[in-house]
Amino acid sequence: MQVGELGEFGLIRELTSRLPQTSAVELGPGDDAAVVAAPDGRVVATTDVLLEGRHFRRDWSTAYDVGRKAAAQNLADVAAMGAVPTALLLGLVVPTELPVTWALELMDGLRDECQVAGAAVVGGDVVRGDAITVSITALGDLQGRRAVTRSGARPGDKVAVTGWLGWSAAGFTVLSRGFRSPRAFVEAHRRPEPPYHAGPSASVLGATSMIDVSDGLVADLGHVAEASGVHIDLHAADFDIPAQMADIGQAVGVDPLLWVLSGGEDHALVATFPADTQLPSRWRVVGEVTRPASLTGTGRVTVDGAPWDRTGGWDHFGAQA
Ligand SMILES: Nc1ncnc2c1ncn2[C@@H]1O[C@H](COP(=O)(O)OP(=O)(O)O)[C@@H](O)[C@H]1O
Ligand SMILES: Cc1ncc(C[n+]2csc(CCOP(=O)(O)OP(=O)(O)O)c2C)c(N)n1
Ligand SMILES: [Mg+2]
Ligand SMILES: [Mg+2]
Ligand SMILES: [Mg+2]
Repeated sequence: MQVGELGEFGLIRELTSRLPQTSAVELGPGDDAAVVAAPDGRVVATTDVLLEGRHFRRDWSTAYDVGRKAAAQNLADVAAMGAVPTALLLGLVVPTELPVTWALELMDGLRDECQVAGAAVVGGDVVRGDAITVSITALGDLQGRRAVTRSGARPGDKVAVTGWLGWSAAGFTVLSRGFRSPRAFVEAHRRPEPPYHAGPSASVLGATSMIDVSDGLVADLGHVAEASGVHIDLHAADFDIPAQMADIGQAVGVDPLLWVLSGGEDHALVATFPADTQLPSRWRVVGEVTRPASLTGTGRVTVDGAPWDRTGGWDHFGAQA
């Protein structure tokens, strides 16, 4: 059956019937708005849009994968503020001939990724349109802590990452060249696994700044450097290139360091911490905040002291997009 045959309200009924009742949400889908608890009186709010052809392809990813990824991308932004994700809303644009099963599996993916992060789908909207568009809004709870922003990095801080780096980009390269394996990379591209719990825990550890890696590590740290008014230097040798990644890099003629430093969509978390912070082993120190940016220039990121000029990460209006 196609979504057009089911109709707007039939589709909404089917979509929402897939969601569990959760006690964390006072009022879920079905009314003019949901009611979500905000115990400390503040709400972290973020939104990201995924468009068919630009963020995902139906011949590369199942609807379930797209749901997992759409949720992950947004929930990672909540975690990157040091907050615990609480709720997610889905704005869904679909063509009338879309099979109903595609929409339902998308919802299953959203629901399951929310469950991983401790959040719930609490509402959304359905609109008919030409290209599938998945517009997500995610909310989170700072649990009384301050938000960890992009602007708090200070000279002398160490830079540390947790989560996968370069796996999604390697998968994207493989898929772009018409292959479906190695599985580990293709799966990483289809379904990123952001380290949600590390976000709030970085905040507790005293992180001075944090961001999730959506566009590429150097590009995203560039936002931190700019917002904080600092220079950041990364040490290439501190990035562990797994043998499997080195092998596939060799096979497709790409230096895997490019995937690690410029590849986005793994949604790893990168944070800065005061130099004397004792970090749990899940955090890998990969560089440091070297000095304040000059008063006139903007912040910048170097690798082993040199500018990283080998493709700059994902830009929706850049040459690669
Ligand atoms: N169309 C927009 N209107 C208002 N704010 C926007 C818009 N697009 C992006 N922003 C804001 O700019 C900042 C950077 O956006 P973006 O690069 O998409 O962040 P992220 O990679 O974390 O999703 C975010 O705070 C976002 O809310
Ligand atoms: C079909 C397809 N083409 C290209 C890409 C690569 N790609 C698309 S968006 C993106 C960056 C992350 O998405 P964005 O919308 O910039 O999210 P944000 O940075 O706002 O979190 C990348 C690497 C992809 N995932 N799928
Ligand atoms: Mg965004
Ligand atoms: Mg982000
Ligand atoms: Mg981006």
